[in-house]
Amino acid sequence: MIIAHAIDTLGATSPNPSVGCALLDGEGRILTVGVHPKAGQPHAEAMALAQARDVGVLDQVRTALVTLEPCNHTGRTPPCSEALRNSPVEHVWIGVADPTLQAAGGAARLQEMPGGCDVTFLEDVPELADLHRDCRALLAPFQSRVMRHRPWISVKQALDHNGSMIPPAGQTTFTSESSLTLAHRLRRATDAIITGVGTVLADKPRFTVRRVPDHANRARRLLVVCDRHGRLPADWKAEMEQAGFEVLTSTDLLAVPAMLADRGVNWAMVEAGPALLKTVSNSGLWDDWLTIRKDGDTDHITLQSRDESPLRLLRENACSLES
Ligand SMILES: NC(=O)C1=CN([C@@H]2O[C@H](COP(=O)(O)OP(=O)(O)OC[C@H]3O[C@@H](n4cnc5c(N)ncnc54)[C@H](OP(=O)(O)O)[C@@H]3O)[C@@H](O)[C@H]2O)C=CC1
Ligand SMILES: Nc1c(N[C@@H]2O[C@H](COP(=O)(O)O)[C@@H](O)[C@H]2O)[nH]c(=O)[nH]c1=O
Repeated sequence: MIIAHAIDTLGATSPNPSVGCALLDGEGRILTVGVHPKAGQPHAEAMALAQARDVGVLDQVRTALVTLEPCNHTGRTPPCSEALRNSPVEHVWIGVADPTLQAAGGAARLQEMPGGCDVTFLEDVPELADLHRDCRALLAPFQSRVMRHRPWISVKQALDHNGSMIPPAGQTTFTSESSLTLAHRLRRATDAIITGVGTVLADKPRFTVRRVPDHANRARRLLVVCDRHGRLPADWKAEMEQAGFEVLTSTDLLAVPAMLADRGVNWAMVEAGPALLKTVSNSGLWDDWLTIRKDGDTDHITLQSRDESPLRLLRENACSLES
């Protein structure tokens, strides 16, 4: 449940991570779940504590489960380690240690006496291995940007029954309704789309989130078009900007990840044709790769992943706003 809530915020929180916090009573019952909705707004722990206060259950809270180590610094909001220390929480379960120097140290601060809490990292609890894996997958986009200075990069590739990526004449897509919904869920969760000028010229794609509701509070979405010879049509670019995209062009795909990291992009997806995908594949410039192969009326979906994959989380958890 904590993961399902936090997944909904992927695509809205960058440059911050998506984080969830559940507060439980002494019997292990969930009282409230908070998420960090957007950079500059309260963190998940503060949201969960505020909810508990609002509904009058704060005095019953004993345990906090957080997907990421509570922050220990005053950034745009006060330290969450202090907020938890100043609450009735006695035990804090932590999904993943904070990978940033500036925010780390929350676990140590929580344990500090007097008035400290017990702290357990999920990696030390074999029975919670699945939850630990989900917390790592949830953090993977942020972790990628801060540790490698490049976003997590997901490729989505649709193939017809002959293995061709080219849609029938007059169409831009050919996969099933449920595969298209997954594709739009991925668009919703990512901060940027990388495409090739060949796709733009052939399809005039919209690249919008339509099959699931987009974030109401989304920052400007980035669209990078790989185009080495200035073939991007100016009228299409203007239409995309009108639709809320910031459109950038690049003559060097290999320079795109660092450029996106500079702009605070945690997670980018590639929606491009066979020419660009060949370079993406040859250069190893991807972290997970979703292949949707049409076979009659059904699609076979495979996911290749280098590490704990946030795309796996999206496949396994429908957006809670989906009808
Ligand atoms: N089934 C699916 O999942 C998808 C299918 N498609 C289909 O693919 C077709 C288009 O494919 P394609 O023509 O291959 O188009 P691409 O989207 O792969 O774009 C190709 C262009 O990308 C640019 N490019 C390639 N490598 C680099 C690089 N290293 N750095 C910078 N730019 C680079 C080149 O631009 P330049 O010419 O300037 O050198 C090239 O012409 C369409 O029919 C479309 O419908 C598209 C997306 C997804
Ligand atoms: N053909 C194909 C895809 N292709 C991608 O979707 C783009 C069209 O997006 P839009 O204009 O927003 O509907 C197209 O240009 C290409 O990038 N995607 C899929 O999920 N399944 C498919 O079968």
